[in-house]
Amino acid sequence: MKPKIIVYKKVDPTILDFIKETCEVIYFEKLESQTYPRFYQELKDTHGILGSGLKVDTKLLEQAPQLKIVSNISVGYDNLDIPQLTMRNIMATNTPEVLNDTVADTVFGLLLATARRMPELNQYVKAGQWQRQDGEKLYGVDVHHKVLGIIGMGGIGSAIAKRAHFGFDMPILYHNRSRNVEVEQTYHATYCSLEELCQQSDFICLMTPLTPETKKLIGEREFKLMKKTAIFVNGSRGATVDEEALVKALQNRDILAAGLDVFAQEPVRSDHPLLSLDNAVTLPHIGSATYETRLKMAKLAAENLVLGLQGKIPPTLINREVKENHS
Ligand SMILES: NC(=O)C1=CN([C@@H]2O[C@H](COP(=O)(O)OP(=O)(O)OC[C@H]3O[C@@H](n4cnc5c(N)ncnc54)[C@H](O)[C@@H]3O)[C@@H](O)[C@H]2O)C=CC1
Ligand SMILES: O=C(O)C(=O)CO
Repeated sequence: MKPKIIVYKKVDPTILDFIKETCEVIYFEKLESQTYPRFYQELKDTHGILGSGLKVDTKLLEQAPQLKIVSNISVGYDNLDIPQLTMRNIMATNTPEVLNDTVADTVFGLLLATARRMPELNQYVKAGQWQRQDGEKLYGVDVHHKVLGIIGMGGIGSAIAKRAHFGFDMPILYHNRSRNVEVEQTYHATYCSLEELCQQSDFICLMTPLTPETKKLIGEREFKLMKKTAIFVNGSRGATVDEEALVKALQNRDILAAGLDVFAQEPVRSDHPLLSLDNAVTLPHIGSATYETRLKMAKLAAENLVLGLQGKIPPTLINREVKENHS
């Protein structure tokens, strides 16, 4: 009998066909209030789930006694309770690497858009305000040759460093859990403490995963350490930043501006104070959101799921402690 799996996010039909070769598939294009009751009903005898963003915690796992694999279509897995999954011998997988360049492009785009005030000036032109040469009123700040500080020098952080070094002649500082010799050699990045990075960088990109250690990693103290001219860009998870402190720092002009792809609560509330600030550029968590990359992520997630259910080791298994005897 084929194992039963739930896909709870819209994926390309080719991905569904691939999974259907070896699994019985229950498909929800998205989970919402009308679909949750059936989702929980189906979960009871489901062996695998594939999607992104769903909180997989004890409460959910208690409803899924047959579960063998949770395949996330994302690299970040802060939505998964890994210790609980491991304790229950359930594999967890994610989609690293295939999105590095796309997310780095988004982060770099955000950095440029913020420094050169592109969203604001786009509105200015479209509103018919470009009547004469407004000179200094339209000025931004240079990105090239400025010091870039990267917090979290993993797959995406390294792809950002590559763009900064080869494309923009930027000296790079980085802070990470451990030294990354490759980026030091290839992109001339210099390792430093978080404090030094905040004090010395013109642009600061946050690219760590969200973990208990990185929750509110950047708060009042760090914003106060930054230069008044600093631009802060968050491409990781909203909760890695103390948003209240960020609002204050932007309002008090302790830093110049911020570019944000992520928020502590998503979708962000329309009355969130960050949205009313002219020195914050905001995006709706689109770091990896291109057709090509989302397809690659879904393919990798599907391979993880299928191989895991065949008793093999999924290529990007997170909790390697879980034994692969799930055939
Ligand atoms: N905005 C978006 O659409 C996207 C956001 N992300 C976020 O970016 C995160 C990073 O992704 P990758 O680069 O692929 O992960 P990665 O695992 O390759 O790199 C993360 C780096 O952060 C470092 N790190 C972890 N804890 C740290 C700490 N306390 N202090 C300093 N450094 C620390 C690690 O040592 C590692 O080098 C994901 O976990 C996810 O939350 C990822 C993809 C898209
Ligand atoms: O992969 C992730 O972690 C995302 O945030 C979306 O690509």
